[in-house]
Amino acid sequence: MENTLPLNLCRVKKTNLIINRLHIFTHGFALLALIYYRTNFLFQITKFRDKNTPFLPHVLVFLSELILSFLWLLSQAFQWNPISRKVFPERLPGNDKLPSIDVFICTANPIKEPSVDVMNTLISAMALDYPADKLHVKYEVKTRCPEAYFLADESEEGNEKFSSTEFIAEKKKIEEKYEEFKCRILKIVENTSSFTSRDHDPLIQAINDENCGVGPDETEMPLLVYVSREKRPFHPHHFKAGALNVLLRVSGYISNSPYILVLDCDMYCNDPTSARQAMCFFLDSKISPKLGFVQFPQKFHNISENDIYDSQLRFVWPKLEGVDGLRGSMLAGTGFYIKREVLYRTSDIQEDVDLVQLQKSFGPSNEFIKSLQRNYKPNALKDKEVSGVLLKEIKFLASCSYDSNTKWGKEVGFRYFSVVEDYFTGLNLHCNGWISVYLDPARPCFLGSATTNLNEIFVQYTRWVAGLVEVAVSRFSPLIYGPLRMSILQSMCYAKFAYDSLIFLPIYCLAIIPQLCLLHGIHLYPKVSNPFFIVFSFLFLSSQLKHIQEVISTGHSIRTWAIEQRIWMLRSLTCYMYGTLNGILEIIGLREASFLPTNKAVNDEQSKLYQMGIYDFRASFLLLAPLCTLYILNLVVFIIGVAKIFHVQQASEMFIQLFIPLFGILINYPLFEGMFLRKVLPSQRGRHTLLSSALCIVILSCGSLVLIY
Ligand SMILES: O=c1ccn([C@@H]2O[C@H](COP(=O)(O)OP(=O)(O)O[C@H]3O[C@H](CO)[C@@H](O)[C@H](O)[C@H]3O)[C@@H](O)[C@H]2O)c(=O)[nH]1
Ligand SMILES: [Mn+2]
Repeated sequence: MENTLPLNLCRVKKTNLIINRLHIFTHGFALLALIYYRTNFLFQITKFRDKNTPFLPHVLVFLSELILSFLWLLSQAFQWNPISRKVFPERLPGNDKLPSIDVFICTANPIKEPSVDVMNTLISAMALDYPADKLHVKYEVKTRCPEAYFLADESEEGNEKFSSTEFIAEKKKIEEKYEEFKCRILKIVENTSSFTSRDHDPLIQAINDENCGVGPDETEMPLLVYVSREKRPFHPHHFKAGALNVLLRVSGYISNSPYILVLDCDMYCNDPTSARQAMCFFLDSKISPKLGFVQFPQKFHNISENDIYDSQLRFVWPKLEGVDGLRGSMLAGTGFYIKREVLYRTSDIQEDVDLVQLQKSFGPSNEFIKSLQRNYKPNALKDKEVSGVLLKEIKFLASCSYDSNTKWGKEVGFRYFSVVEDYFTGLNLHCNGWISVYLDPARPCFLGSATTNLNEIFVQYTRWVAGLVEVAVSRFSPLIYGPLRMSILQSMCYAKFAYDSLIFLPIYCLAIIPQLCLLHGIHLYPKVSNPFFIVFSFLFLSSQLKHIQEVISTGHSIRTWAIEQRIWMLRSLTCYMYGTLNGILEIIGLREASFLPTNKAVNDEQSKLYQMGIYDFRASFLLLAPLCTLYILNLVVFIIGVAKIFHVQQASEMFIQLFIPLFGILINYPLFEGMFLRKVLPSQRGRHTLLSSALCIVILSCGSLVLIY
């Protein structure tokens, strides 16, 4: 009898759906009321030429509210149809029926990305349980990344096998070998000075060819090929997308598996069954053949209990799950299985197309073009040996000029247009009609290392924002390019990421304008007895409660809410602003796009502080200046404001304007501690606090001039 049990299930999260839609309608209605109130008010002051009410602050605050409303509206697309998925890998057909998979791991910089860690990622990928007979692993150990495995206590899994003396002895033996292996790698890295050189020939090496294709005790090992592409100083290498495209070509020629797993070098496989889980979608005949990729969330192994910098990016992953309820998750750069043909657009190629045409798209290698044919059987490495001819072809495919004047990076492979190649490639794939799936199993399939210090977070986030801004203002703007090619809701999701950086405008505005007005006795919000006061209070409460609901429903506590609010403000004031600036400079050609990899080398002192939940403000002044300046400004204004109110009794008119600085001060309390109270980590503190106070005085005096209008 044919097996009719489903390979996967998709469930609508009903409670979330009801809560989300209720929120959309009530909050949306309140926003309309706010817009009515503001337009009406502005209309009144223009009509009656009210000289006592300044125009500018009202307009600025209104514009801020409009931007916030616009972004809120975009983000509701993620909330529209929340779903979750489940897979049943045990129902997959036998191993002989499973398609093969190529695994790509990128690494760029051996100082920031220590080779030992890359090896860990690599070993964990080679130990994937796919198909089981490819790698025989005793004891069903789940954690197959050596570093994580030796750190963790497998006996915690409650399995007697793990406490047997035989197992422990074996584990110890392997651990010793692993330590030896680590030392050897460190030595090699030390002795190789030209590792990061930007000027070198391609280098290809099949690590386990005929001599070492079989491991000790006759275990067959997956084929492992090391590819270092050619790099030249004045030749654009297109960062990670460029690296992935070289791997696509080389693997197409050598093994040509129909599926590909992409991993960052800092992300190891935590569950060896991920490939089987992904196959539950690809091999499901009920799912459209347009299924292009299966994305797993990025989870991290180095997140502390409090996660004071929101390094886990909790708010991102529910978004990917949300858009999965529309037509599929976005691409997140790592931890995804993708069909090879998706990246080639081969289905668009006509049967009778001639070779010259194909070369224009795919580059000059005829051997590679042969691999595009459906029935192509790669004969390279059939006898697991790298012959001279073969090597020559691979080097050609890995040369730096191979993809010039072809469609690589534009319509073929990972796209080059933006440094957020994952987001941009995903956008293109969805616009080409592919769909995708998001799977978030209880045991994370992949674990990466998160950035856990302020400077790193700043650099990383600013890079993302710059990349997104480039897309936002280009012809690929999801609001224009999207709706013609995919659904409106899906376009809104992509647009939310692209335009999110706009948030820095309203945040700056709301951290300065109401405060200055408070000092000058100008009231910008309805007083407590005005019915519209309820509208403003409702909007604030509704957005905070929704945030709290999301935090709690993803298994976190109220403290996570406070931290996320804090870090969100911090990112808005710095990363979003600098990122937007960088993006714009790149577009007008005053700055070159760059992809500075994050630093994965562990700094013991910093990571200890993070684990203890202590903010480390030893970051660049560029990052701290906006935060400190605005904190001091809000603090000063709040104190003066309270004193003034008792004096002139304006409490009712000024309630909201007092509340805004108060909220900012409380949420960002650690900044206060860092500037004024803390005894440890004082480096540079005095200088930064002083400079920020000076900046604050400048804002206060210039602001007063502006307010006259
Ligand atoms: O010129 C480069 C720069 C980076 N990388 C590799 O790209 C990966 C990601 O780099 P990382 O420094 O870890 O950046 P993150 O900001 O942490 O990466 C996130 O953001 C990237 C850009 O959006 C995505 O590609 C990643 O998958 C996603 O994890 C690493 O394996 C790097 O070795 C390259 O291959 N070439
Ligand atoms: Mn990373």
